Amino acid sequence: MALRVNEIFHSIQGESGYAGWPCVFVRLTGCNLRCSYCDTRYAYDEGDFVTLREIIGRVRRFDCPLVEITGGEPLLQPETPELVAELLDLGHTVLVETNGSMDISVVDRRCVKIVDFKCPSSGESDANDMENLERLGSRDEIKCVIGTREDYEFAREIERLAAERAGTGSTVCFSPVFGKLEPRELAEWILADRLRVRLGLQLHKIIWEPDTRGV
Ligand SMILES: C[S@@+](CC[C@H](N)C(=O)[O-])C[C@H]1O[C@@H](n2cnc3c(N)ncnc32)[C@H](O)[C@@H]1O
Ligand SMILES: Nc1nc2[nH]cc(C(=O)O)c2c(=O)[nH]1
Ligand code: SF4
Ligand SMILES: [Mg+2]
Repeated sequence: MALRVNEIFHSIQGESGYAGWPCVFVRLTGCNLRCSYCDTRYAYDEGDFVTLREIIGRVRRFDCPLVEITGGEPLLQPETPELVAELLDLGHTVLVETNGSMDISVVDRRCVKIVDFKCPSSGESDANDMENLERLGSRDEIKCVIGTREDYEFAREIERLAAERAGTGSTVCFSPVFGKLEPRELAEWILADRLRVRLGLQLHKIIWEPDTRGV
C-alpha cells in the first residue's frame, strides 16, 4: 500500500489549538479545490508514491509524539484512514487538516480533525459539506480562513451553527488570509462581537520567511 506524498518534515505546529508544539507533517499530494489564497499550490501535483511502511518509518525517526496529515487534501487518498489508524496505534496524537468538502467520518474517531469551512473569498465555499458540522467530535476543531468582512460574517454564522449543536465542544479558530487581512482588524471584529473563537496566526510564517517550504 502506498500514498502519494509531497513532503514529510518536522516543524513547529503553526496553526490550530496545537500551535506552538513540535510536530511532524505528512503533506499528501493532490487537492480537489483551488482556494484563491492557497499557500501550498506546489502540493497540487508534485509528489511520489511512498509505501505506508516507509512513511511510518520516516515519521518515527523524528521521535515526535504529534503528527499532522495535511496536503493538498488528505482525505482524497483512500489509504489515508489506514495511515492515520497506524500512527494512532503507535501512540501518536494525530491531527488531520482537511478542507471540509469531504466526509470526515472516514477517519478514526481517535484522531483530531481540523475542518476548514471555506469562506466566500476563497472561491470554494460551495464545496463545504455542511453535514460535517454533525460529524464533529468534541476534540475536533473548526477553522475559518478570513480575507474580507464578508468572510468574517460568513464565519460568524458557521460559529453560530456549531454552537447551536447540542454537545459540541469544538474549538473554533478564525485566521486571517496571510498578507491580505491585518490580524489586528480580525482581532477587533472578534472582540467587538464578543465571539468565543480563537484567533490563529500562522506561527511558521512569523518564525521563518513566509514562503519557506518544509516548515
Ligand atoms: C494548505 S491547507 C491543507 C489542508 C486542506 N487542503 C485545507 O485547506 O484545510 C492548510 C491550511 O492552510 C490554510 N491556508 C492556506 N493558504 C493560506 C493563506 N494564504 N493564509 C492563511 N491560511 C492559509 C488553509 O485554509 C488550511 O486551513
Ligand atoms: N508549521 C506549519 N504548521 C502548519 N499547520 C498546518 C499546516 C498546513 O499546511 O496544513 C502547516 C504548515 O505548513 N506548517
Ligand atoms: S483546499 Fe487547502 S490545499 Fe486545497 S487549494 Fe484550498 S487551501 Fe490549498
Ligand atoms: Mg501550510
